[in-house]
Amino acid sequence: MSDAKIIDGKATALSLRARVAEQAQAFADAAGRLPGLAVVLVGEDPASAVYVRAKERASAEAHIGGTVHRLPATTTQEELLALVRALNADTTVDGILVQLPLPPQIDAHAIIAAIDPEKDVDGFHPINAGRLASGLPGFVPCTPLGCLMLLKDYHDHLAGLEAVVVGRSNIVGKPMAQLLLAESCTVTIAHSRTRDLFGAVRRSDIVIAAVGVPELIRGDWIKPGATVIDVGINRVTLPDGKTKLIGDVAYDEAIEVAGAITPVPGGVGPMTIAVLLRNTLVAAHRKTGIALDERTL
Ligand SMILES: Nc1nc2c(c(=O)[nH]1)N[C@@H](CN(C=O)c1ccc(C(=O)N[C@@H](CCC(=O)O)C(=O)O)cc1)CN2
Repeated sequence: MSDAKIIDGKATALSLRARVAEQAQAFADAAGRLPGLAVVLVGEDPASAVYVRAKERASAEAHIGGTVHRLPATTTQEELLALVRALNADTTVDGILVQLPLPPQIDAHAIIAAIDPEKDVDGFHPINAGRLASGLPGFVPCTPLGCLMLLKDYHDHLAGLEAVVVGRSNIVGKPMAQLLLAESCTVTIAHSRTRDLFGAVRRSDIVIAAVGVPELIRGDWIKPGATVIDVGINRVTLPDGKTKLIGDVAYDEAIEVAGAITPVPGGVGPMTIAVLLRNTLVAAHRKTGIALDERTL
């Protein structure tokens, strides 16, 4: 029988969404309009379509206005750039999000670089990445900021702890490492070429798994009492043909060793959307100059 705490991302996300809803209503009362989020979906990737619908629903519930722009899979880079430029110029749009992945004919880096950094609620623009690395205010990518919020719910102090981030993507791994460094953790970034992945995980008080390999990290890799945040969302097919979501960590093994662990689903995933709403509200306040105490979110 395990003593590990199961970190309930769904509950934390709901509570953040409620705080955003309250503040978004106050913003609307002051500004005469709702905070505005433009979401752009290109193509028919089924998972992306699900995530965008969830963002649409969550926005409406949190008094965040805006539009979803659904474009065909054949959209050219120039057409998408033209839409991004139009959204940059639209004064009712506070936040812009282009859902990833994009179809192969489109260079995602070029699209992200075209988004106005002050509307970049995904925090992917190189200017926001640079601000994060330099300790300056900007926008922080939603998934890593959500992970940090879950960690802070569980730890009063992160300073001095050993943390490993398994995965080095621009969306999760790199910004996550920067956030942990800013909290004075000792951070290792591990990846597919890391020679002693087991050793890096085994010595860590905090494990962030964001590598996209189902159950790569086994229970006996985890330091007893460590906090495990599993960002992996891998859909696997079971022998009976049904599908199931599993993380990058072997949950049933790790829960026997960890001090706290996020489940998949219901852990990090719901935080991604809640933080997107938070970032949009923050963007609306920064743009209009209407005061907001961001620490209350
Ligand atoms: N422009 C962006 N594209 C993508 C991002 C992003 O932050 N910005 N992140 C991911 C997808 N994503 C949001 O866009 C996302 C992923 C997962 C979840 C979530 O709630 N997952 C649930 C399970 C849902 C399911 O059943 O499939 C969970 O983990 O509990 C929300 C948002 C890539 N693209």
